[in-house]
Amino acid sequence: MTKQKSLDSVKKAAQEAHEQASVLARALPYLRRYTGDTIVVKYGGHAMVDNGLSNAFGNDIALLKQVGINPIVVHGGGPQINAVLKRMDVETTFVDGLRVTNAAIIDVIEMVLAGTVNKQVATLINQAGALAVGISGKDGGLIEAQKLMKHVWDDSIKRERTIDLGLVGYPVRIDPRVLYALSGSGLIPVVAPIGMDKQGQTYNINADISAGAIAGAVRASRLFMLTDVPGVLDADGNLIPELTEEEAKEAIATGMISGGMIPKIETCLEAVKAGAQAAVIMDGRVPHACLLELFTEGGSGTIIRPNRS
Ligand SMILES: Nc1ncnc2c1ncn2[C@@H]1O[C@H](COP(=O)(O)OP(=O)(O)O)[C@@H](O)[C@H]1O
Ligand SMILES: CC(=O)N[C@@H](CCC(=O)OP(=O)(O)O)C(=O)O
Repeated sequence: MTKQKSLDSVKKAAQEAHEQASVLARALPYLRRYTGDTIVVKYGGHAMVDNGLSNAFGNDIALLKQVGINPIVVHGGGPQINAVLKRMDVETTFVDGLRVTNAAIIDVIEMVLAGTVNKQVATLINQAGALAVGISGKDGGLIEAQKLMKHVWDDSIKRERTIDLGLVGYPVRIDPRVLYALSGSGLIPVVAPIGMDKQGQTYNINADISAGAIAGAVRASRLFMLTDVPGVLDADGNLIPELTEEEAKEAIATGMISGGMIPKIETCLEAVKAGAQAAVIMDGRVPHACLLELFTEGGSGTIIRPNRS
């Protein structure tokens, strides 16, 4: 390594340490509010690959554990599955954001999510000095799933049609004991969104839906959805800092909220109904988004609560 190169890397490390220290200094007054709480963080496949911020993500999760909060990470991996299927020359299709999953590709999906991606995310956190353990929804009976039948509106016949998505499931029961066992032993659970039914059939489950069900079951104080927009935006593109259930439903009805944001918000509302205190949709492209949300007065993103406090 040349002298200049090593000086640059020292400067970079100093800059990173300075950033972390300044985030921490701002955080201190808020720490007590969340000590001992559980926070579920959904880390999407796009957030992992798009912005090169994965080290910051690992550092943030490790830091939360170090200050006495119990993070549970649920990750996606849609783009990573796409890349592997492409290399295998296998076409893949989606209906309303859900991947049609036939028996021929479920093994590949499980290998990518519960194998490669799960271990990558756990490694990011481990490299930041914490101890993460990668599991899938099959481990410890965490996610019991059932086959999902998708109902979509068909304009040509002017009525709803049921589409069979193959081995796509949804969580019918969460058994959080494995999460408590890990968290209680100082470890950080990292969950791949794969579930199983009572007969042992494996299902591919959308990561947002898995994170929402887990957040509700463990009565998380926050569910963080890291995505690629600053939060929920109004018709002029301004961030809406807070949404209640009623306001969210109205915004969906008027079309202000559309596309992938609809299932995300529906998942947040279900998590809040099931027992999570609040859900926050935030920008995973922003460094330290989770820390900013927890440890600053203004927070980041859009917070979704059952009622305005
Ligand atoms: N009102 C809105 N505010 C913000 N994003 C919205 C809104 N309505 C629709 N969207 C869309 O929702 C997308 C986020 O959903 P999605 O693409 O499924 O996220 P992810 O891949 O992170 O799960 C945004 O990129 C945006 O295109
Ligand atoms: C049923 C279904 O669509 N499952 C998703 C699971 C991964 C996921 O949700 O990943 P992201 O969060 O990165 O989109 C899939 O196969 O892509």
